[in-house]
Amino acid sequence: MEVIRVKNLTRTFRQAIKEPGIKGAIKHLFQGKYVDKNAVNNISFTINKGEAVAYLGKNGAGKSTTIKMLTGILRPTSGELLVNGIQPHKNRLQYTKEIGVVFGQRSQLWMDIPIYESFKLLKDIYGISNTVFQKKLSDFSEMLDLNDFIHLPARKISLGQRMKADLVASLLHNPKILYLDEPTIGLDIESKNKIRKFISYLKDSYNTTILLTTHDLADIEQICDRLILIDEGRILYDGTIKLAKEKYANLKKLHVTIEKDDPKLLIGLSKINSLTIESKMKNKISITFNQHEVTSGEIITQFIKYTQIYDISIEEPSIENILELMYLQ
Ligand SMILES: Nc1ncnc2c1ncn2[C@@H]1O[C@H](COP(=O)(O)OP(=O)(O)OP(=O)(O)O)[C@@H](O)[C@H]1O
Repeated sequence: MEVIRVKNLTRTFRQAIKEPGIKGAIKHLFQGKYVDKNAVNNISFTINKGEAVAYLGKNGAGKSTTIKMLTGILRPTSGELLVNGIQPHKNRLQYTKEIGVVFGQRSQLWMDIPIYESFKLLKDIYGISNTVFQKKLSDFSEMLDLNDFIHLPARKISLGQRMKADLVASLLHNPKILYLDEPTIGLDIESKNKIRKFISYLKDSYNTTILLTTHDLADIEQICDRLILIDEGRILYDGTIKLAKEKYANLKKLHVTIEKDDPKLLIGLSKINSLTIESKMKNKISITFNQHEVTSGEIITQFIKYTQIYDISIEEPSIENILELMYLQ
């Protein structure tokens, strides 16, 4: 079932063109020049209930602008935007009941009151019943170690705890859709893993629809099934991570430890199509090859003609490699 529909969505910002220095700033005051910049440029996609989608792009690609339009903070310049049948910027009161939002760089908690009191305020704002409120807290408590910090004010807790508290705050009213803008930014490995596990749990147990922006690519593999890649406001790729790997990740790496070095082996390997010897140190050889042109089996056969193999490992292309290739296309 479709929950988010974006069609030919565009958001333009008017940006000042200033010459450098104080002189330029003064000149701009009297004869200001402006240019229209399409931060989001005619994009279209749909997202179904329960999908977890990574919305990726370089700095300035247009991710936050899209999220701000989806959450109703920004009005689109043109195009259509419907979430659960609602136009976010037009029906904001009704819409906020449907969604949860976490901006990694900003908190929705009250800084000077205990986290628990912030939760209670949100309970009143959203009109959440006692039963639902208590159930949510007990559901999330263990996974997010809530008891460690729930009675402390937000300004006294760590960044990781703050992110956990913000996640809970965004979920108390049981939203069907969760927007996460860099939910693991600045966190240590342990906190990142806890947050990733928790988001996956929401997807699996509550069937929450998730749209996530991140620069930490490990978030994607652990949480998302699909990725949308944007660049300069336009969509470069929209599809599953699996398909992206099949389509873009042709190069695999093979690390082999052999019994003895044999010049004939290197000559044999160099004759294999698409194979490059990346490094060779004593009895360790690393090579890359195009998996559509040659199989790892064929390469291994070449090795065992000349020597014994002690150890072998195959490195799959990382999401980073894939994104780099997508930008080049
Ligand atoms: N309020 C604004 N006024 C003018 N230009 C803006 C405004 N907000 C964003 N932009 C411009 O729109 C473009 C897209 O910005 P956006 O913040 O959406 O990028 P992003 O993909 O979220 O980047 P990042 O990863 O750095 O957060 C940038 O060129 C930015 O300068």
